[in-house]
Amino acid sequence: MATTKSTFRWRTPLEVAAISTIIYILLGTPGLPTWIWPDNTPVHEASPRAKVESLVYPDPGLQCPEHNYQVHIFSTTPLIIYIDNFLSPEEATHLIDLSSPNWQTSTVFNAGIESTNSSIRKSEKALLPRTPTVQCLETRALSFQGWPPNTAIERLWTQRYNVSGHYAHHYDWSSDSRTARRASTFMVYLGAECTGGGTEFPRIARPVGDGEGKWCEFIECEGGGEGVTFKPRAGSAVFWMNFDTDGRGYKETIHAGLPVTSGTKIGLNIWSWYQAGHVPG
Ligand SMILES: O=C(O)CCC(=O)C(=O)O
Ligand SMILES: [Fe+2]
Repeated sequence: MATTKSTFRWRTPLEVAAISTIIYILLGTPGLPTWIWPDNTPVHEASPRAKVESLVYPDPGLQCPEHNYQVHIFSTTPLIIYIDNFLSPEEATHLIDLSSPNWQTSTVFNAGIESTNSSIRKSEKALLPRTPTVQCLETRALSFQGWPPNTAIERLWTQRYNVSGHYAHHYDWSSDSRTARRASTFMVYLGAECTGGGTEFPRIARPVGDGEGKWCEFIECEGGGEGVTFKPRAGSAVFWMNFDTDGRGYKETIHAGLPVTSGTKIGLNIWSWYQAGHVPG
């Protein structure tokens, strides 16, 4: 009787483990936090695939109206800059109008899984369509940074906080990968008809000496809160670099959106994403 030789054979446990590991890595390590930090501080993360899809680069031929803002360097290491009049009132109104049909509950990522958790982040967010004004803001943000190479902008989101809305301490790093990371943040205030709602950096020292009084227009000088709290002022922005030149995340950039105690605060996130080898255009 003829027999057919079966090519099937059981794999050794070592082979099974190796194959499973490869499949797991190819699937993007589901179930594992994308990035684990030694001190377990929440990191504003998103799945790498979603991240790459959300990257944009403004049309270099775009004609944008001239706009002047005032730059105030708060710190050089890490670089933190307060930008007065980063947006005009008309631009802020346009962004708020664009947001109004799109507000949705803000989410956080934990172990790669997106969920709502109002004890960490209580607000609503809206993805902005890329109107010419929005693209001009993308352009302004890249131009402010000197058009860094291998750097694109993440699609812009606005964020609305009503009373008790807040965002607990976190890093914006998103990843500490040498090849892909959220290089910088602009926290822009579009609407600030509120009390509370400052952006607090508990590990940044308050100015001393001559600078002490000069900053009170932009930071809270009253009260004994931790570190430095930038005041929400409509049209202004706080800009900071999230990583040093070696690609190490600055621990000093941990920050929170403090609870709004009355009124409404509307913010805008502009994040610049470094992607090694990415040639924008
Ligand atoms: O609203 C704020 O002041 C901070 C918001 C923030 O940190 C964020 O959206 O990542
Ligand atoms: Fe943040």
